[in-house]
Amino acid sequence: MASASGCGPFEFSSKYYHVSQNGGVCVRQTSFFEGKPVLNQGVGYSVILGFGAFFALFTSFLVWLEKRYVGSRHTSEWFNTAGRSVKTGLIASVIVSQWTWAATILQSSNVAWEYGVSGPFWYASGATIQVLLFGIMAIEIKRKAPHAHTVCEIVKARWGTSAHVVFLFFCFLTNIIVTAMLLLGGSAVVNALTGVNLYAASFLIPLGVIVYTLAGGLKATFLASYIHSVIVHIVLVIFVYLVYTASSELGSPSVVYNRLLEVASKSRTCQDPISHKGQSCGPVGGNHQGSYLTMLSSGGLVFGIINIVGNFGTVFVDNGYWVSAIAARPSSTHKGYLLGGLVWFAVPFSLATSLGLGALALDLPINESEAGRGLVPPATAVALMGQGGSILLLTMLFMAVTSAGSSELIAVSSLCTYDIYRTYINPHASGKQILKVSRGVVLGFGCLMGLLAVILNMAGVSLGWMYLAMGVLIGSAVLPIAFMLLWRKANATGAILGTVTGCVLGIITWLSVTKIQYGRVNLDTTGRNAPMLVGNLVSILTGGVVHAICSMLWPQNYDWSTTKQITVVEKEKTDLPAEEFKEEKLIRAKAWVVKWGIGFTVLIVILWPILSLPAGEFSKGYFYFWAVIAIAWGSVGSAVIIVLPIMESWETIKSVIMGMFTNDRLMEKVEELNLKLQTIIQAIPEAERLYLLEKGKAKKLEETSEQHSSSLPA
Ligand SMILES: NC(N)=O
Repeated sequence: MASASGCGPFEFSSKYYHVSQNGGVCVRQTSFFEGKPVLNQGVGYSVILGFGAFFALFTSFLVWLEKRYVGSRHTSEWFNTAGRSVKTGLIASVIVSQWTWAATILQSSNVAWEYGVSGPFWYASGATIQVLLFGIMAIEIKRKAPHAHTVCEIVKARWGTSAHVVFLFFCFLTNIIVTAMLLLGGSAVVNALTGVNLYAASFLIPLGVIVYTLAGGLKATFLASYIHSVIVHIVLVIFVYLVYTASSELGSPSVVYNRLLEVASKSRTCQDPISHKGQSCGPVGGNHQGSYLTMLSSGGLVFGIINIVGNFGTVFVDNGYWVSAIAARPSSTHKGYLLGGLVWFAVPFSLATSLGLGALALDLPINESEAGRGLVPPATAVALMGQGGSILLLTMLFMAVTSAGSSELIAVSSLCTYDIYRTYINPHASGKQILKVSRGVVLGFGCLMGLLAVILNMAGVSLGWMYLAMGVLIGSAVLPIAFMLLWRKANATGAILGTVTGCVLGIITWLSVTKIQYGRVNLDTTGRNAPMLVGNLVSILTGGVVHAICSMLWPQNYDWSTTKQITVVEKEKTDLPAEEFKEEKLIRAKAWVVKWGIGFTVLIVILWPILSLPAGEFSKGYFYFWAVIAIAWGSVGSAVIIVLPIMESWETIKSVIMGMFTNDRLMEKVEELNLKLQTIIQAIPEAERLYLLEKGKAKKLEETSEQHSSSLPA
């Protein structure tokens, strides 16, 4: 297998090997990046600051346009709930961008590099089902707490102050963990690719996000999220097609397949210096026949279980997903979550099946520490496209980090504003005061984000470690939070006891198993699969079991009357028809999302893996089929998430464009008139009822005349 250049096992990767000067032996590079950035620091700063400034300006401009030409009033309710009327496509795109973390791009490829084809699959399926199932919670919020602003407001209304304090702690912890992971991944990649100082990157990445979130609140983050989603999906499609169709180094599933067989070959020599400990070389431990091309992978499966538990925590206990559900119009909520989940699946699955497997197929000398920091996809992007690849990956990652980061900012801001300020400090706070506090927290937490990343980087915590540990820390709160909206009998004592004991027991088991198995407890040993698996499972199961037992012994028999009484701060005008809020309609929506949410969950975490087990080590045809699914899912998902929000908002876009070309004085008059009418309508509830009645009649008349004219012969 010696290459023509005389060094390295394969011709295609000989550039990563050299002949040593002293002993004349073949030596593999000890790492891919070797501490040398691919781009210069100027590019790094331009991406961070340039994109940051651009999005801050552009998003603030879009929000201004909406205010100016669509007539949105920028109240505290608008800042924190986006008017509760966002449609399916935008909600789906928001979910996709909110759920696309640095880890989604980086860690998914890391597990592809570790376990082969099963890694991306378990990453994607193990983190999609939570979003699909959260659709059920989303519709329950509309039915049982229609005026809530945060998940903790619902906790307090149902279970009182002690539970409120406990869940506030877990929600904040979730936001801190997610934010930390965003910045750990973001700063590591910016540093590796451009040489920008790790700590400077940690502080500078959140800057632009703070500005546009401050300016426009939730709606600004939604608009920015859409643009970020579009960019992430365009880059995703480029990488997927590059690996499987266009690249001169790989370029087809058949080449990738052959290379994956070669690099894992049993006859390959993997001793120092031809390869080093922690680099990919030869058969994979725990995989069927040591192959990368199999779903029979114990490491992949263990990762999958940890992934499922941890991601239940970061969806159900992250106030950001509750805020998005609250912002959605009732008829869009469930569909938005289902569509968002299905489209998101492609991000880790298609991307890591391309860039993660690509790293193996190119035999890149990535080491364990680089992989743990999330540097597998940048390495492949650089190997395939040079500087262009690194710029594309940097852009994609920056989009992911900033849009998920802005959602975390809003999540923390609404918790501080409604659950601390309005609940315990100033219960009669006016809209203006709420708005001021919301903005203050966005600024404060935005600055803290950077500090947090610096501390974690100094402590040596990696993205991969944090990703596996998150379920141990927050998993115990998942089932109690779900029971809160789904189970009448669920009581407060059980919720508190389950959540706290689950977390404590989870941590104790995690550290004990580490000590027993490896003899010492440090960042390396605690980050291994076995202790993480046990800790994650103990945490989530204890939380649920303790809560369930307490609730069966002392049922609360709750009717959701107090959660329905949560009040808004400022009454918003709404264009939504009363039909949207009807109980029968919401119950039908719930039945729909239960059916499809559970159906897809069974399909992607049970049926799909079971059906792929008999394949053993994939044949070339089977791998072809697998790659085609990855390409198709990535392409269709991208098309949907780019086009649907535009189609749905076409009327608004049209009125903004019309407005921009209409006389400014006229617009001012119309605005003034609009304000007067709104004031009258708010003062006389009867007027609003009559207005909606007239509007309904006019709409019906319009529909009838349209039907009439379309039935006329041309
Ligand atoms: N959002 C995740 N788990 O990538």
